[in-house]
Amino acid sequence: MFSLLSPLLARQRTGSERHQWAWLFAFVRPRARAMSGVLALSVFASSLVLLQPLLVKRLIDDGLVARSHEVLWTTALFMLLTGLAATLLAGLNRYLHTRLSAAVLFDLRQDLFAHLQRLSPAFWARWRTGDVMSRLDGDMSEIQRFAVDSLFAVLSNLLGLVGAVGWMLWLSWELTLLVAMLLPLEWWWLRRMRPRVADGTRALRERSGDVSSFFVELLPALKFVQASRQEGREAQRLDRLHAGYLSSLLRLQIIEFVTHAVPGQLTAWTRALAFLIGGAWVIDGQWALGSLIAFSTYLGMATGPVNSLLGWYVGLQKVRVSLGRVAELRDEPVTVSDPDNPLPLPAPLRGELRLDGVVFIHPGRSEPVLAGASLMIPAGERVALTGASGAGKSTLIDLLLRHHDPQAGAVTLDGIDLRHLALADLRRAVAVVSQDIVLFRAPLLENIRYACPGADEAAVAQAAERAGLGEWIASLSEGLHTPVGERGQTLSGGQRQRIAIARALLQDPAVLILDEATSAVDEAMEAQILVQIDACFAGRTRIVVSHRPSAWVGCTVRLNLVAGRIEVCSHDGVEFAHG
Ligand SMILES: Nc1ncnc2c1ncn2[C@@H]1O[C@H](COP(=O)(O)OP(=O)(O)OP(=O)(O)O)[C@@H](O)[C@H]1O
Repeated sequence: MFSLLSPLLARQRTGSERHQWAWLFAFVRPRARAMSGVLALSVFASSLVLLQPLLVKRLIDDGLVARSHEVLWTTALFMLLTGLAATLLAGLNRYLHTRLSAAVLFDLRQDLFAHLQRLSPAFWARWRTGDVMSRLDGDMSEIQRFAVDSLFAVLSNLLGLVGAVGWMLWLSWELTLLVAMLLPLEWWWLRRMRPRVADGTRALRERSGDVSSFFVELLPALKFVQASRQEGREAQRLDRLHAGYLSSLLRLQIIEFVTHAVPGQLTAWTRALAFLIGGAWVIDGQWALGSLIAFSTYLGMATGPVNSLLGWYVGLQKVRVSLGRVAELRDEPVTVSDPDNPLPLPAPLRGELRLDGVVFIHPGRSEPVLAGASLMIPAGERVALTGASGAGKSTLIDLLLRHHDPQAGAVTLDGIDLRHLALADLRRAVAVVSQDIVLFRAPLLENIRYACPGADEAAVAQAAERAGLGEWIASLSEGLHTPVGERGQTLSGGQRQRIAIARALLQDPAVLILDEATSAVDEAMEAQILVQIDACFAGRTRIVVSHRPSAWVGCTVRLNLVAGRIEVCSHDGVEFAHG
């Protein structure tokens, strides 16, 4: 079935397009059998529909004109039964087709999502989330419609066309050739219009990405917009985006209308011509009336598939645009991945961290954030990490979790270069509690055990108790099963912080990083949380990133990031080494 279409598609391909089509057909090919089954069903249903005009011809010529009651009754009964069977088969076909079509869409989307899940924060810093969503949704649906729906449409239209043209030729080959003469003209017109359809589609998809990006950025920030009294300005911004979208939409509608109007008109002329000539033959007694009626019905049945096939030829241009947009995401390189043969973590893991001459420059920047930084954090120590805003503290944490790899130098855990460890092992061994705590719309229980889904309820309750959440959870009528609102908006800053600590407790890491984790709470609460953390994570390596000197109390040293290097100071500020 696919080999039928490949010559046509091959002509559309350039080098990178070949990969895009290959990617798409890799999802369709495993379902070839199921698709063939659905297709066979639809062919059978179509052949029942194709019988109808012949039955009408028999009814008129052999029943009415020949005055035969028997032919009249048997033909009418046969028409009724075939009509009923065609309807039932069409229903079944629709159900199976929808199931198949959805399965292909979900597989395509899972594949792209799997790639997105492996991309580094540098990708998300460059791309607008709304734009990515528009590609995951709109473009993916366009591709899926092509991959399954239009593939079926093309094949069943081709079969319908062959059947209808076959009967037309049988009824009158002269008239059939005459009405087919206008087809090359339609083809030539559509070829001319295809690039315009592609441009219009690309512009519309980009404007759709603008609208999605607007909502993705603004909805979580509505509280800030209200406090800044900028609701009017944002409404105007949405108006402008809508106007841009509408103008692209109308432009595409006009292009598509003009593209299809010309073939539509030519088709109407064809029918008129058939009636004119065929009608003259009937008047002159050269042709039976039933034959003219059957011919015109088959002509109607043939023009539908012809228009669909020509429409598909134009639609191909749209799917090329969407495939290209999705390929831009798929072509984003995965900069951090598992090594081929990961080393196992030493057991027991001590949690000694080292940076040896680490150089790191963010993509697109000329200045390095880390310019040959070195440090050694002995296992089990609590150290403070400081530095002016923008000095590179978050970047350093991202390197410890391998969200990025250094361009030079190495980061090691217990003497093993992080690049030699499996990502999952490393990220189980190192936990970060940051200021921005990610909470999902799910019960507390699920939120706490997000990184350890296998933990049972008793273990979660114990971690929550140790993180200081016990009393609060006991006061909730649903306890651990209490739902947390979107992004945890129903919780206080302190409660969110403690949920993050409970998560880290369940994870039981060798290294715990507190990234401004207590900056949202007052100093008294901060001291309380740090005491709790020390009690819970005693003996683990702890890195406290904080501007507040109160958070450095109890740290053996303070590591200060300055100009891409690390100064080692005692926590009262006395510098005693450079890294
Ligand atoms: N994805 C990125 N692409 C380009 N530059 C980046 C990116 N992320 C951070 N930077 C730049 O790297 C430098 C260090 O940023 P980083 O967030 O690590 O600093 P920080 O010390 O954590 O700052 P703060 O204390 O204000 O959070 C800054 O100049 C920042 O602009």
